[in-house]
Amino acid sequence: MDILHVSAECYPVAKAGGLGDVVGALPKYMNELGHTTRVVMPMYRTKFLYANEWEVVHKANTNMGNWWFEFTIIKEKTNKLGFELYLVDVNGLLDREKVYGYNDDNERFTAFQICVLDWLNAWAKKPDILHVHDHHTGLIPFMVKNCQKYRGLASIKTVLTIHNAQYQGWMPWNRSILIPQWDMWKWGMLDWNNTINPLASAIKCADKITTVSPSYLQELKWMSNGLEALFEYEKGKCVGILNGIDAKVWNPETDTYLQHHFSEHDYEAGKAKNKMLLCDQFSLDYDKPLIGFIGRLVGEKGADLLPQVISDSFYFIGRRMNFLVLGSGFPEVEARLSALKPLSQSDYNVYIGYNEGLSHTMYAGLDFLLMPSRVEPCGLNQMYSMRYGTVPMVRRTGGLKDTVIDFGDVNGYGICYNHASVPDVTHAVWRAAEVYHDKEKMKGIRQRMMNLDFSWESSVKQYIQVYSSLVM
Ligand SMILES: Nc1ncnc2c1ncn2[C@@H]1O[C@H](COP(=O)(O)OP(=O)(O)O[C@H]2O[C@H](CO)[C@@H](O)[C@H](O)[C@H]2O)[C@@H](O)[C@H]1O
Repeated sequence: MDILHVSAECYPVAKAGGLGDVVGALPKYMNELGHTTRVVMPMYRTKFLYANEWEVVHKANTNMGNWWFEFTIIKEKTNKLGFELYLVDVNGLLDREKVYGYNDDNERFTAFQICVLDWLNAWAKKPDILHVHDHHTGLIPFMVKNCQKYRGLASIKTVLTIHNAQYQGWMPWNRSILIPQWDMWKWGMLDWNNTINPLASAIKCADKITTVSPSYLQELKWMSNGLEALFEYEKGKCVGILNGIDAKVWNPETDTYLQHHFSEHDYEAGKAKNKMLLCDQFSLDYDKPLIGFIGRLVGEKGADLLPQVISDSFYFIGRRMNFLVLGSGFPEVEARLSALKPLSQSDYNVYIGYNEGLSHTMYAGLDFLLMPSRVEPCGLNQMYSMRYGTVPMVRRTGGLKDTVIDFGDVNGYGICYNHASVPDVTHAVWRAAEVYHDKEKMKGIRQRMMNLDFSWESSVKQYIQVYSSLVM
């Protein structure tokens, strides 16, 4: 089968979160099964762009509303990522340093989608499947079915994967002129609550929808930022497929970001050395359990709970553990976490920002990884941490519920709690501090976790089944 993934992110080209990890891995594993999988994404000004060689494969003019512009499609010459990678260059609009966070993001991603479809119009061989990811590419299923200039693409089947339904790409109706001429009576396929809603539109128009875990699919029917009724209505074409992790990138034996490697057979010394590195760099106490958080500092991840959880843990449990936080997000949460720093007694530190290398060292060197998420469509961090022998402390929600079993249950290996609340998370911290000193128990937990299989192989087969149900 011939599949084209259209995405705003793809690791290692550009990554802001888990979407990048998934789009960087899934196509590679699909190709290993004999399919032809390509990725197209915007051309941002990233390190990867400057470090690799590119060839121009298409150049044309197009328009978005009454703005005419030139775009170029470039292809990475060597297919070094395990798939053909194409970037869309629109001068001044897409070629920025960050993936998101600009006032004109709606225009940027609409232009990106128009360029992709214009380019496909010109291709001799069309893909069997257009696989779009999240709201940034959510107008594509509508456009291939309803825009006059894309009539030739209407028979291509579309699949939407929802990594995060919180963000939907809302646009006021006066922006409808940005979409190439379309059949006006189909306006209902763009609309949700009197705005253009690209995610809702993709849910209505895509031939199949996948969510990144089975539990998240169920949760969306009662908690999806306003789309609950739509998920209930469209449930017949939805499937929950748990993400895998790229076991070639996330392998503690070969991880290029790690100074000290280890395996599931021999992890104690390796993990200890990585912990020592973190303790030296962040002035922490090696003898205490090291509990970390890695991620976007936003409400979905429960990051706003961290300052109070850390203070309460020290107050009620005692200064028996270290905390290390890596992340960026809401300025208020960043400020509160930074304000705790001067109160540290060599047991707390925070790194505000994005740092891929540090995240790998943390997965390897932490004893526990805290994930008090309010919403977690799948969550990759808990799977990375388990592969690296770090015990996940997760709220039972979405993909966290599907991947972590509490160590108190049969064959369990994590610490689980029901509520994203300060008392529940603080109680989990207490359990971590207690179990840490039970060396035999910790050993059993680590061995069980590190031998779990979260590789992409089985998930990829489920995606192929979804495609096959559409094209065969
Ligand atoms: N400051 C920082 N420095 C370095 N690395 C950082 C970082 N902040 C985050 N990361 C990294 O970004 C990734 C985040 O993965 P998540 O699964 O938590 O993603 P996210 O919520 O963005 O994605 C959404 O999509 C993914 C993929 O489908 C779902 O798993 C998830 O539940 C859903 O919310 C991990 O690789 C993590 O290490």
